[in-house]
Amino acid sequence: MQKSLFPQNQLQSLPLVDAKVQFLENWLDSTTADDYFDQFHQQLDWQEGEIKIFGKTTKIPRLQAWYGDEGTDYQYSGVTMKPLKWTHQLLRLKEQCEALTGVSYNSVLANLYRDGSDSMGMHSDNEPELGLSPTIVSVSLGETRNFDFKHRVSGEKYRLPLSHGSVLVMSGSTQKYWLHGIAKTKKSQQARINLTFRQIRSNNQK
Ligand SMILES: O=C(O)CCC(=O)C(=O)O
Ligand SMILES: [Fe+2]
Repeated sequence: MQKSLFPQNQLQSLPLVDAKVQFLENWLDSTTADDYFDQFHQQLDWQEGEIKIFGKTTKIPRLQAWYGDEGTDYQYSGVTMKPLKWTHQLLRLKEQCEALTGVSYNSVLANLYRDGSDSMGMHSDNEPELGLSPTIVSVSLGETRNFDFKHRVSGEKYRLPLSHGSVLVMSGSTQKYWLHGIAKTKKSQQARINLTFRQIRSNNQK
């Protein structure tokens, strides 16, 4: 049989200028993805986070949990998140991400979108503790939601549906030139979990 030009077991590059974005749709088989979804849904310490905008505190439209090595505190829209200790399954998934990308991670931000009315506004993961060109691995579980990119200068847009068991890797200058986010939708009623593995630099590495 002829070998496919686009093998479905390898990361594929997306056609975004000024960026390095790679994607693999069925990275986790459906049983593994189902198990991860159930475990994370039940076991992670989901919190209704708050952000401060112009001194005013508002609830964010999703639940979040932050896990990582000691010292990987994360500043996010005026709020400092202290990492919880890795669970067994989060560590296993982290190792799978490290094997896939050849990069190591010391923390993960978990997001739970309870239904289509939960969302994440357009942003870049450009906090100083991530360094200048971070590699961020994003694993999606549960309901498919659209991931939107928007170029900061040209305004160019790109939309990618992130399905159960898929993985997206952003690296190079992606965070410098592109915003990304998850819009609200009336189409999704089911929950989605997203895990973004990151490498946080401690103060003495900055
Ligand atoms: O839910 C997603 O796919 C996006 C998550 C994200 O952008 C973030 O955690 O910074
Ligand atoms: Fe992000």
